[in-house]
Amino acid sequence: MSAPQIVVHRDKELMAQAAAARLITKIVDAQAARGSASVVLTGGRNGNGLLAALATAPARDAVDWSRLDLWWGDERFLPDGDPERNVTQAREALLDSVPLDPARVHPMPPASGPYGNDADAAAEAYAAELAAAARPEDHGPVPAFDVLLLGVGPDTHVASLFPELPGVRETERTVVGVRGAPKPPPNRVSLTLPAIRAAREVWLLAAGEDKANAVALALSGAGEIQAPAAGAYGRSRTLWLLDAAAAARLPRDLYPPATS
Ligand SMILES: O=C1O[C@H](COP(=O)(O)O)[C@@H](O)[C@H](O)[C@H]1O
Repeated sequence: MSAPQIVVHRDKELMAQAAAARLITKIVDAQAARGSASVVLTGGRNGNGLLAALATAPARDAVDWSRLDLWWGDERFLPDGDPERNVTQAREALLDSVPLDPARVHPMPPASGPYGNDADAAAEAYAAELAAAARPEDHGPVPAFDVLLLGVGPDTHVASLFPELPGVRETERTVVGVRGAPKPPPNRVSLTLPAIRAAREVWLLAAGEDKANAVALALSGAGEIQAPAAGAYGRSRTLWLLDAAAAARLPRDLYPPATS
């Protein structure tokens, strides 16, 4: 478990640009060290904001896009191509404009696919895909992702792990089907906290005043069942990337001044 580090930027645009620059460096370093890189994407405003910033970042061509594995932390369990699916939004923001290897892009199954409307079966299939990609040196049932991105909901949810729902209590499975999510759509598929914690680095993104209570709660010692974001950390680094509005209710001694 790595203790959270907090970086506060002036506003959400700067936060997205800085996170995109940081992600480019991380991917380039991982590709240099291990030949390829793996990133877990998140949906939501801040996840898509980061991807859009990456699409226009001057250094984006430093990445070898053909040697990048992309996974998802969660998905809204909707038909393929639905505009509300996280993968649809990621394709629009970035993925359609970079030369990825399609075999290395791993979206979660859609509700129109082989599992029909069965989110549990879709979750099981995604867990099997992750297990097949894990190497012995990963020491577990999912790859040791280089970076796992998470948006933070105003209720402290991360991926599709919502406070008090069964998904956040899962300790064995790596992927679960979610029913009755308080944020639409109710049916979802999500990595669990044990799968999230397999990542080398976990980056949590939050911008806007509607996130201020959630950020303060998660970083003030709340339990992960009540505040799932509190249970999201990486093996070697846990980074909270915030804008000033989202950091507004954090104790001032937790982070240095927002100068950039
Ligand atoms: O529905 C979802 O919401 C969360 C948070 O989204 P935001 O717009 O409040 O930042 C997101 O992280 C998750 O991937 C998505 O499915």
